[in-house]
Amino acid sequence: MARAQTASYRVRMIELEGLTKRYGEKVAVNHLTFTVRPGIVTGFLGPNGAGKSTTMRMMLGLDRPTAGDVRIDGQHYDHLKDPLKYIGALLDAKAMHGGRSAFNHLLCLAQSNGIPKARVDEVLDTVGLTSVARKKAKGFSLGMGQRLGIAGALLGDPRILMFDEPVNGLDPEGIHWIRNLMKSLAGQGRTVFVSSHLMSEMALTAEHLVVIGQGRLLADTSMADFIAQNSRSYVRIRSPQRERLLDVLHEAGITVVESGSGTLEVDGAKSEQIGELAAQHQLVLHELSPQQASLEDAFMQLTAESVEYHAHTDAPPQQWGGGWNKET
Ligand SMILES: Nc1ncnc2c1ncn2[C@@H]1O[C@H](COP(=O)(O)OP(=O)(O)OP(=O)(O)O)[C@@H](O)[C@H]1O
Repeated sequence: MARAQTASYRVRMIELEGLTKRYGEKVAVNHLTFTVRPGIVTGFLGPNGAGKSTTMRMMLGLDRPTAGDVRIDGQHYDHLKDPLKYIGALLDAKAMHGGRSAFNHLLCLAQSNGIPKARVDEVLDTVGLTSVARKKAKGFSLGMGQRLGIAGALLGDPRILMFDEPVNGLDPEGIHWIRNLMKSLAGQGRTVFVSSHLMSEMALTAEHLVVIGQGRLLADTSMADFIAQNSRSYVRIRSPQRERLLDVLHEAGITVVESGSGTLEVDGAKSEQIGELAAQHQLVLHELSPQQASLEDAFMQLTAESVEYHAHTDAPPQQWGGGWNKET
């Protein structure tokens, strides 16, 4: 009984325990422990070379961990019968047999995983490739290849989905489509784990974030907490009665930073409080705006120390292209 309860509790989860991968001297993934939960989209972020793809490959049994463990639905990937029914993944959309048609590519996958043929037409329809189903995949654009990869991930109607850079090569309509697809898959109670370099896109899609740098776990937290903890939020104020407003704020014990062009910035007080104080003292405000940092700001702040490749941002334009460095 206890065993059955434990197993059902772990259904639809991806659990990493001390997951480590070394390539010679290089530690690509360093003792990662976290759990990806169902019902939400979890974003997987990290600078270039952080170890995201290596981690995802180990989740799918494509790379063997040097140490540690990863379990899908409480089991090792290798022990899953018909794995596409448990976990569907888009890793490298180009890694398919380009000589086959989209339909035949999916049919081969279906047949080797005990999935009915009718499902192939269903997923082709879902990803919008029905009209090119008989065309060879090698003639596909990057975006069409991504859609075919996503069709493969959906084929087994799995409870867990994993996408490595799914919006790569997609146009704005395609990006919008994949965003809604991921959200609706999570809304159905599935586990959705997705990596992306597009922070603005991730901010719109993911509710929870796992962030790694140089193979190590840097954050495992909700999107809102991640931004709040790794960035500054403040209220920006402009007033034609600036000096009087400064006095009022100081009297109320509110710390104010005077920024350029007459603007004031307040940390640690809400715009409502400032607005009410101004009203009580009949002060005119021309601006009262809460400033919330973006996911990109928070990500840059958190990962600044663990970025492996970076450009000289102060290099003049004529030196661009020669400014790439690898930190030692
Ligand atoms: N087969 C391999 N042999 C040696 N080193 C490898 C191998 N695969 C990955 N690495 C190294 O492991 C580190 C992590 O690589 P990985 O591709 O997992 O990072 P990533 O976060 O997916 O990067 P990106 O965002 O650039 O795709 C890198 O330093 C990479 O050079």
